[in-house]
Amino acid sequence: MNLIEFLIQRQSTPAKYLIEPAPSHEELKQLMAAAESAPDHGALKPWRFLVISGSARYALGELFVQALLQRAPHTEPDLLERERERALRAPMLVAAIARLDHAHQKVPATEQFIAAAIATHQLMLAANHLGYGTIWLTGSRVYDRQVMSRLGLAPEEELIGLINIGTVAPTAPSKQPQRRKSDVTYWTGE
Ligand SMILES: Cc1cc2nc3c(=O)[nH]c(=O)nc-3n(C[C@H](O)[C@H](O)[C@H](O)COP(=O)(O)O)c2cc1C
Repeated sequence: MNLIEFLIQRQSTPAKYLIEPAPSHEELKQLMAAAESAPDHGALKPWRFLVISGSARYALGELFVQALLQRAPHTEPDLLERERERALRAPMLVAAIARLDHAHQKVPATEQFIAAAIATHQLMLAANHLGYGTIWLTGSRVYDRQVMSRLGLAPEEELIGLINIGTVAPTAPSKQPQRRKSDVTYWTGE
């Protein structure tokens, strides 16, 4: 498959269809190298990644539960269990973190944010190329400052996604999603 076909056929895999094995240490290094070549105004590298796998996911699930209880103290037990389970579906979660310099003289924070998002997607594409399934997930737990703090993020850092990665289960649906066309027109200068 050539690169254009690979990009056109790219699709996310729902986290419940991501199973062991996750990328190896060597493969992770390749994913990080792929992220590093993202276009990056000012070469600020305004991103970093935090890998959560194995038993650390149980601690993450507990963190999700505690954060949800802070946000909504009367949450029903079944919803709390569902929240915990979000950390356990895929064998590996890569927390994508934007490190924004809001006072930068030349590069606006928005551009830094965009660079971080591109780097994250390059990591995902590299994982897909190695044969792994991925999905970018967020939700209120990702935007929760308590979760960010417990994951070790500094105040100027933002969690922009939890990239779920794993081997695609044989039961995963393989149907190509219907895509909406990009809106492209030509400006003629008139
Ligand atoms: C920044 C960002 C955040 C996302 N957050 C979620 C999410 O929390 N839940 C979800 O179901 N999909 C989320 N998505 C969408 C999925 O990652 C995925 O793109 C979507 O299910 C469509 O599948 P596709 O990538 O195969 O087109 C997010 C995508 C992006 C780029």
